[in-house]
Amino acid sequence: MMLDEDDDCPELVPIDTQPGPPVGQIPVTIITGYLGAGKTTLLNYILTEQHNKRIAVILNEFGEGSALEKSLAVSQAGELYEEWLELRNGCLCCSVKDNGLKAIENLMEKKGKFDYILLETTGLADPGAVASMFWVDAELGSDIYLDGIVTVIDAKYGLQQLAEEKADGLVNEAARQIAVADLTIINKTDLVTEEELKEVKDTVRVDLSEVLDLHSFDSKDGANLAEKLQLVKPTRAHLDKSILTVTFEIAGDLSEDALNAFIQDLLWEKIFCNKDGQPMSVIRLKGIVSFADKGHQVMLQGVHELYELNETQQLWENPRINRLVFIGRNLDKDILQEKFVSTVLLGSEKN
Ligand SMILES: Nc1nc2c(ncn2[C@@H]2O[C@H](COP(=O)(O)OP(=O)(O)OP(=O)(O)O)[C@@H](O)[C@H]2O)c(=O)[nH]1
Ligand SMILES: [Zn+2]
Repeated sequence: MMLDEDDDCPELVPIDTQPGPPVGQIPVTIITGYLGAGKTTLLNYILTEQHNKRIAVILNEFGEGSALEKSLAVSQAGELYEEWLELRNGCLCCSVKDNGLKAIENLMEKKGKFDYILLETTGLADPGAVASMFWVDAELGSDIYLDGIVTVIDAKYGLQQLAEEKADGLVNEAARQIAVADLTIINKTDLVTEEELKEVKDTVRVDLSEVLDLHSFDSKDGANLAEKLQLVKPTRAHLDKSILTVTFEIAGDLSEDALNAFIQDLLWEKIFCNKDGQPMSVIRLKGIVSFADKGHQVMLQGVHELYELNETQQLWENPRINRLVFIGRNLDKDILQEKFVSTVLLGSEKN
């Protein structure tokens, strides 16, 4: 992981102009970035480094993935997650304004105050909309203030995501996430050459300075933040509805070879089609899977055509239930699940 510190915004700073955080207020850091960029990895890193603070983590996962994401993150960070608050009500940008802050405040009433809140947005979120909620509420005397927006950029796929054309009226989420960032982190530098990395850096800088001209709003005081958010406020729909989430749960053990073949057919060969004959295209893949010869749960992680299977620390309890999440275009749950059950699942436990 590599910090790419923009010249004028070298670090996360409270938006308040007074030195130090506002007394009695709890900072929120929004962690954003496209699907699979490495947000949860960063979160786990922060939590692992951080030992004596009560940190609340809020996940806003796209679709039904949050339970899985939560278990993935917990298994990695162990005891460090003090509290969880899941906002399952669809898109955080749309739902948090009404119930998000209230939910946080209710949680604090019950559990006492947190020292810090980390909020991971979905890979398809417009963080500006999420951030503006905290800004608005600050005026209303909330306990919570926005400390900063951190955007994680995938060094390998970031450019591709930025270049993607969107249908009419849709914003490019990846560009918006970079535009509102106080700090951008270029991640997965191990997967690219120095040249490719330079291209990513240059593009990200261009995005900041030319496309949205955010340098005119560099000052960190609240008013300018408001202007900045105003500037990037979405005028129309902000979620790309062509991206679908499919999840399923299936009990039993899997064949490791067959699972690899299934994933490679899906991610590399792209041989699966939906009912309209359009090829399924997976951007993000996650799962917890069971192999007969392994007592521990195995985690599946995929981003575009890269994937990995890693044994976790988590021991299985019976029944072993495989959980899979697919995010992408032209996905069809019935077809994926049928294919999975008929080719990957072992023995008689098919359901
Ligand atoms: N090679 C490499 N892989 C990384 C790095 N950081 C994260 N990954 C991998 O990228 C995948 C996605 O990481 P996550 O942290 O789950 O990404 P995310 O942004 O939280 O994903 P979503 O919440 O699904 O959008 C995982 O397989 C990680 O192991 C890195 O620096 N290098
Ligand atoms: Zn995540």
